[in-house]
Amino acid sequence: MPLNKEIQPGDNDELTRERLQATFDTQQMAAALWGSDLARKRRELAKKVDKLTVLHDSKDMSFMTREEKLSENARKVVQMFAHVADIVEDPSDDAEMFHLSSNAIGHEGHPFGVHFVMFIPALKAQADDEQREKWLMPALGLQLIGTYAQTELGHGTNLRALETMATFDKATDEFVIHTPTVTALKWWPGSLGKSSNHAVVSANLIIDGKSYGHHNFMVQIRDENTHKPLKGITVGDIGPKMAYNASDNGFLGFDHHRIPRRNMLMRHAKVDKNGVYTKPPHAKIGYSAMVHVRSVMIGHQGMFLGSASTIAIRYSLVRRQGEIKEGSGEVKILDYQTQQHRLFPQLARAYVFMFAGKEVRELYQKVLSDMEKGETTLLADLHALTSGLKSVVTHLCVAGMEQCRMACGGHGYSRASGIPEIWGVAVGGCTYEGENMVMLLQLARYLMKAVKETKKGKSLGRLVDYLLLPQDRHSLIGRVPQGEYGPHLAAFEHIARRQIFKVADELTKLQDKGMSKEIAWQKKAVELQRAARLHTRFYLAACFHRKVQSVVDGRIREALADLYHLHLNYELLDMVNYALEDAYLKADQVDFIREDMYRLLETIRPNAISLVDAFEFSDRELRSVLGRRDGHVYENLYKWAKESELNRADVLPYFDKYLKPMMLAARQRSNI
Ligand SMILES: CCCCCCCCCCCC(=O)SCCNC(=O)CCNC(=O)[C@H](O)C(C)(C)COP(=O)(O)OP(=O)(O)OC[C@H]1O[C@@H](n2cnc3c(N)ncnc32)[C@H](O)[C@@H]1OP(=O)(O)O
Ligand SMILES: Cc1cc2nc3c(=O)[nH]c(=O)nc-3n(C[C@H](O)[C@H](O)[C@H](O)COP(=O)(O)OP(=O)(O)OC[C@H]3O[C@@H](n4cnc5c(N)ncnc54)[C@H](O)[C@@H]3O)c2cc1C
Repeated sequence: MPLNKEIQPGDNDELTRERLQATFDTQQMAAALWGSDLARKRRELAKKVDKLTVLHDSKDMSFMTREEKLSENARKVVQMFAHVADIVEDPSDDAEMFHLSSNAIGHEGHPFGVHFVMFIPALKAQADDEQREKWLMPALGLQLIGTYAQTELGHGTNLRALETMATFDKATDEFVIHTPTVTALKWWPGSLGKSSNHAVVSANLIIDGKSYGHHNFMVQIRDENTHKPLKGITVGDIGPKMAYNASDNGFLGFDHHRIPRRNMLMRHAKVDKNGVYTKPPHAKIGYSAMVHVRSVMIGHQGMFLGSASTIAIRYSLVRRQGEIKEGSGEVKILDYQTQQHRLFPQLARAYVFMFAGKEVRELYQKVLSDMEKGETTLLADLHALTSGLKSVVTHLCVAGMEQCRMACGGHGYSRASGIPEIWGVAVGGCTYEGENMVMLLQLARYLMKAVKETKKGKSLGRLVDYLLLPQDRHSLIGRVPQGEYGPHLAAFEHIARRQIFKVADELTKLQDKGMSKEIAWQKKAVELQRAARLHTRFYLAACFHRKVQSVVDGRIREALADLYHLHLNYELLDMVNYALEDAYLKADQVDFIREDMYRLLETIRPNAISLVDAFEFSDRELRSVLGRRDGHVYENLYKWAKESELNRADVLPYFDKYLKPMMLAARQRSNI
């Protein structure tokens, strides 16, 4: 019985031979990646979608206009919900629903893109019981389509500078929502441009001339039947983007638009009919929908990188180019060490990002249930963790996906590879839900507070306990790790701790010289974001370690450990300058790390296809000719190219209109 369960009759022989080399059972590895229950559900779900032709793409999205894409995905999303009860076991399970959406719709967006990911989480966390009854139930039942309208044309990061106003009118018991300037137009919200009829809108709460900062309000923006914008509302699409073009990100303006007082989300902050304001239990509780998405993004980004790795690794086992030994025939490009070095570290990252995604979701769920009871102690930890992970993971994902694209040579540049679209969607994650640099500085703020606590002999939280440990001066990394990678993980810890204390000391020195806290922060901002990155990379390595330790099956643990050890070596080399600066690592230790990394590339090579098969991404969700499970790449690339709209006729009108007259004229001139 082959251990790789992806083998099927009619597959490309190259891939079958590769799959037979697996040292582990791919379905068991899938269970380690997703959890056994979800892995099973994912397999069953993909089979059901395969049978339901109404959920299939009517043609390749690459050949569609934006309007066609929007219409096609609206059609499929409606069909998806119509059949949801037959396809998924638990429609309230985000992971199952995401898998369904990936299979049926893809990642380019659809009319409910923000509805489930932000609108509903905002209602769950911020609407009181009566408001939940009024909006959450209809939203879950798809009676309305919602979006989350926070960012404005002039401001996205600095939420305190948002200009949209919600002025309380005591006489009518209403808020007047108004866009005072062009820069106050809401700009970017997904599915706002053409699809949504409701929005959670962030606006400055003003009572009796006093501003209480921005709060969230439920605003109906379009008529539920005609879908026309309501009076006093201007709304539209912001135009094409790098990718994600089946999403109608939009603009929105209000001209003294009136909503009832009870449309302010009042689970935490409240305004009564006399205009008396009640503060929320935590100043940032209104930011919870953002924290939700940041927590979900980590695993999703891991899946994006996993998809790109799957495409590039499968293709690298089909593609032959050049000889290693003259006369012995062309080799599979994955046999080149440079190709392995390009791809396997991305695969390892995809694995650890998915593991980290699971951990962070568990913390999010805990914080959410605490918040229900008015308990907010862990909110700061969650904010710090998600801010760092969101930034580091998106950054490494897009860098890794670009390696995957380049590793596919020319065909990687074609949209047939599927990588450009996944990359374009993933790269948006560096910006949305908080621009990466800004979020790293949020984590840095937390780390600087942690240093202060450490100096008092206390820990700010579990995630920064390691700051209390003594610093080792020298690494114990040796020539042959022999399964003992403790010193490697200790090096991550050392590098993070040293940078965090170093920048904290530098800040203190500047302030001791009389510099203000804010200016000192600016002088050290680059070093601060470095500290945040290094802390997060240590967290990720430690998360990988926890995962490997938790696996019971020996074969799975061994294959995962190879990836983990590669990750340790590769990432350490990527940030080795920090360890050389203080002579924590010596030059010969760096060589040991390199040698071990090259050894691991060879160890992983025979398992490469099975490690990507274990993601169990279906062909339908990969939408990639290069990444096809059966490996039949070339004939399908040719078939795909023939679908190009440019091939609808041998001669297109522009030839007769422009090129032919020009050439004729040139010929006539040359005959004169
Ligand atoms: C799904 C995939 C598919 C994806 C499908 C695609 C869907 C795409 C959806 C994208 C949707 C969006 O982008 S929606 C829009 C997202 N927008 C953003 O993310 C905006 C980013 N900006 C922010 O979040 C904020 O402005 C900050 C955090 C940067 C700064 O806020 P601030 O209010 O000025 O606060 P600041 O002075 O810096 O900090 C004061 C104190 O508050 C704390 N603090 C700040 N935020 C939080 C928080 N959330 N929770 C706890 N605490 C917090 C700080 O640590 C600090 O603590 P102490 O140090 O005082 O203790
Ligand atoms: C695909 C996509 C989908 C989106 N969906 C939504 C949505 O559904 N709803 C919604 O409300 N918004 C949405 N947004 C908007 C998004 O949340 C913002 O674009 C994002 O928060 C960044 O804000 P900004 O555009 O103002 O960037 P800016 O803040 O203008 O960033 C520009 C540069 O300035 C730097 N910078 C800014 N402030 C600081 C600082 N304090 N310190 C150091 N550097 C700083 C940044 O690091 C960056 O380099 C979406 C955006 C995208 C790309």
